[in-house]
Amino acid sequence: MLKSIPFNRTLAYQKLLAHFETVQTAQIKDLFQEDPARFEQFSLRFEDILLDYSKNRITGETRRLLLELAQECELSDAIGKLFSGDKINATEDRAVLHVALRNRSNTPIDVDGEDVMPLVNGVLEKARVFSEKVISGDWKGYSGKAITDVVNIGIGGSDLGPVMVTEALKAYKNHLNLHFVSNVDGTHIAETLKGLDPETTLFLIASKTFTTQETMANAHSARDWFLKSAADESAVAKHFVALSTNAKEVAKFGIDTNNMFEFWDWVGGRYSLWSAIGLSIILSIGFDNFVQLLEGAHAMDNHFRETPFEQNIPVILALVGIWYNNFFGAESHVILPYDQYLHRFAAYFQQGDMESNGKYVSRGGEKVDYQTGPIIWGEPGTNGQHAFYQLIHQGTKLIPADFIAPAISHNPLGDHHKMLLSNFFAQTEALMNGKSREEVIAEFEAKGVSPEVYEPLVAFKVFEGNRPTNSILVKEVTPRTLGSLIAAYEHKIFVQGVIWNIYSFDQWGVELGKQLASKIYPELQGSEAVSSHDGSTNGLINAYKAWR
Ligand SMILES: O=P(O)(O)OC[C@H]1O[C@@H](O)[C@@H](O)[C@@H](O)[C@@H]1O
Repeated sequence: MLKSIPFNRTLAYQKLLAHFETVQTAQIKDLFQEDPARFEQFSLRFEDILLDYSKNRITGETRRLLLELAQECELSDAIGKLFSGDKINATEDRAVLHVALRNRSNTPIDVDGEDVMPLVNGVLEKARVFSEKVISGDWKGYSGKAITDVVNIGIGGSDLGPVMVTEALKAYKNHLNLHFVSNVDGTHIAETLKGLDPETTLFLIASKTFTTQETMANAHSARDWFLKSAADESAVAKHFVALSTNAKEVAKFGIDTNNMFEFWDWVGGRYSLWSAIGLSIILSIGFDNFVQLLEGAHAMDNHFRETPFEQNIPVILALVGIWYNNFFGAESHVILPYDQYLHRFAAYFQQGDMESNGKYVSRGGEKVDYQTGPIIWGEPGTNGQHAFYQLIHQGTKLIPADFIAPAISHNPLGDHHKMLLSNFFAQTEALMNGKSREEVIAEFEAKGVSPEVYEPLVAFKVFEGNRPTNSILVKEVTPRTLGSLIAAYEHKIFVQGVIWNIYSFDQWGVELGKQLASKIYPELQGSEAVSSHDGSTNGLINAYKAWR
């Protein structure tokens, strides 16, 4: 269990509040003038990853105090508990061991006195054998044909990770066509099944609980579609596998438990891509590449565990985030990958971060009186530049940003990558430096525009600058580097949760909507008007009934 340590009652927090008064107006560009070694002072390297956090509104003193905050919130103790299988997910009485899934050094990790590593390795081996058969074509469908298409049916953590990683590593993809169905909207499964051949399609039913409404509805529809051509229930065994913790429900659905790839309650849904939930990734890029992904994550786990906080990438990312969230009042954090393959990275960490740290109750069970998790959003660059960057540059809100880019492209087409990276470098520079009144006027004058014409326009063309950014430059998006990057963000979220004194690994906030939907569902059956809800909800339901 983690101790409850009220974040804003700590001594370090009080010191940071006082320190904030002295630095809140500091200009990042001036900090570079004052310290020619600022880049070296405020950047970190880990393997093929460079984190530059020098373009932030922080000084050496800010960092020192933030590190003090981490100490006072007993971060070292929390990290020790995470890795040793302590039940730090207290409200569900569970350990949090996604790190065991990628524990490539195989050191024993005990849960309730049992080493989980043999279980982890057993499922990995089963996935290796299965995936090799499917990829090679040895695994045959009911009519003797090899599999061509794989449909992963899952939602939330049983969808977002596999989608993000298979997209991010598309350059490593084999001949299998991957499809992902998540939404209970019938359109999603219907559109996916169009054009698929039941004889050559494999369905992965991915659900930790195997009770999630959306996934079960889509899985049943997929089976109905399949049985229309297979005509024999025994064919299901060749075309449906389950990725789950719940053997009982898997059997009830009609999937042979031999076709089940197991994981365990100590794997959180949003941290499950490393588990059997990653089977779609394995099928897409092959087992060896998946192992590379695990190796990369494991290397980052070791870095997180062993590196002094001052040089610790997840810890630094977390502390800088806290600085904006709790002292500058920033409400959101934007993730901007300059890599088309990473186009679902921000969406993935919307769940990772917001489901983990979107909590207002402290570990002590009280309502907190400070801000916790930020709103996470983002789109790939350069697309975002032509959409929402206006607000980041000239809006009234402070939006800390992570810019991510690979130095080497998998598709070195003409000058595309240089153009992409020139935008990546230019944006963080522009956000920091802005453009002064004098610079705007000088530009007008250079073009021979007269003061009567330019004067009314100057204010609109000025950029205040001083907008903070982190830059994460990686050598190339490889399975190993991606594994490290994902693990770094996971641990950043963990560190923030520890310091904000909340439980990052439960998700009670998703339950209420589910409960009410299951109450409303039967009310939608008949044609009679409903009156059991508030006026708005009754009005909406009755309008729906009149229209359908
Ligand atoms: O994997 P299953 O059990 O279907 O859950 C899918 C998703 O459900 C949601 O309600 C959340 O709880 C997520 O954390 C979870 O990833």
